[in-house]
Amino acid sequence: MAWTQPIQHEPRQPAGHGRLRHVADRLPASDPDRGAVLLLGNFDGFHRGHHALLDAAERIAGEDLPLGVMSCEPHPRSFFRRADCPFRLTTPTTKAHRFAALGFDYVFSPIFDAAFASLTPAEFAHGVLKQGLGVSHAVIGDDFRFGRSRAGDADLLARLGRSLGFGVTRVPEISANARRCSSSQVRAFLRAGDIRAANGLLGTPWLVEAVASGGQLALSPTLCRPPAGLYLCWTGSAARQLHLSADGVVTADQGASPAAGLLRFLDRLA
Ligand SMILES: Cc1cc2nc3c(=O)[nH]c(=O)nc-3n(C[C@H](O)[C@H](O)[C@H](O)COP(=O)(O)O)c2cc1C
Ligand SMILES: Nc1ncnc2c1ncn2[C@@H]1O[C@H](COP(=O)(O)OP(=O)(O)OP(=O)(O)O)[C@@H](O)[C@H]1O
Repeated sequence: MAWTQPIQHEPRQPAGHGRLRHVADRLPASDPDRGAVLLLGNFDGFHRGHHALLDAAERIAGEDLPLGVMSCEPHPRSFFRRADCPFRLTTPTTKAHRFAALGFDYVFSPIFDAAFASLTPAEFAHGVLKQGLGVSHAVIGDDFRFGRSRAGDADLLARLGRSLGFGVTRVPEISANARRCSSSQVRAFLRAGDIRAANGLLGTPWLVEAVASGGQLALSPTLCRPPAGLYLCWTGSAARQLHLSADGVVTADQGASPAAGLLRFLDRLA
């Protein structure tokens, strides 16, 4: 598959509906979003592998069941301090933007803290998925791990689902050019300045938040950072050539700098 092949994915709801509910903890007993089909994982960026889970979930949900996606905050990688440089593909704002555009009804965004990380697989399945959210179905990749010390795997979730009364669908690995699609791979392409390859995995140009910082415009500080250089970016109204410095400052090649807000990285020019 070519990196640049676009994703043929129609959002489930008409464009513009796009309202996304944020669920931090649990859904009340008679809430209409109980009974949802829920995608489990972190979903930083929403790449081709994640799209395969969404496709499966949409087939299960049909027209009737709500669709949810889990995405912890902070990202578990921050909690475990596994990253030594900014790594995120999405800020909470761009993540919500993307989930809404994809047609999710809610994002389940628990605070990933010591208490949450220490839940056993059974506690997570019973207390969070069954009692807290009342899911009818969970959709995961084959390599999904969950619970304290990553003790739970896809087989265990399927067994827990059978005993608790919810379905579990496992999606086989999606790869591109013989490599597993992953958020880590998208980060590696971005850090190498290969915007096209990153966008090919994402299926859409990388959407970033640019913020005002010390009188300048800069990439949001938690975001993964491409190398200093000249980039072609979509500012919402036009494609512009923008310089990115090593510390994330964005300046226009010509004319005024774009306003703070959302930018899409289209290509690296130099
Ligand atoms: C309830 C729950 C508890 C978890 N506890 C841990 C944990 O103790 N240690 C861990 O490494 N991952 C844990 N995870 C998995 C993380 O959410 C995360 O997916 C995983 O650490 C992936 O990290 P990576 O992006 O660095 O590969 C847990 C997940 C869930 C849903
Ligand atoms: N290439 C893939 N094929 C099938 N399932 C996938 C793929 N990538 C991720 N998944 C599944 O999508 C869900 C979300 O995964 P996760 O957020 O850990 O993404 P990731 O790309 O593996 O991230 P990271 O590289 O940061 O570990 C999990 O259930 C995971 O198993």
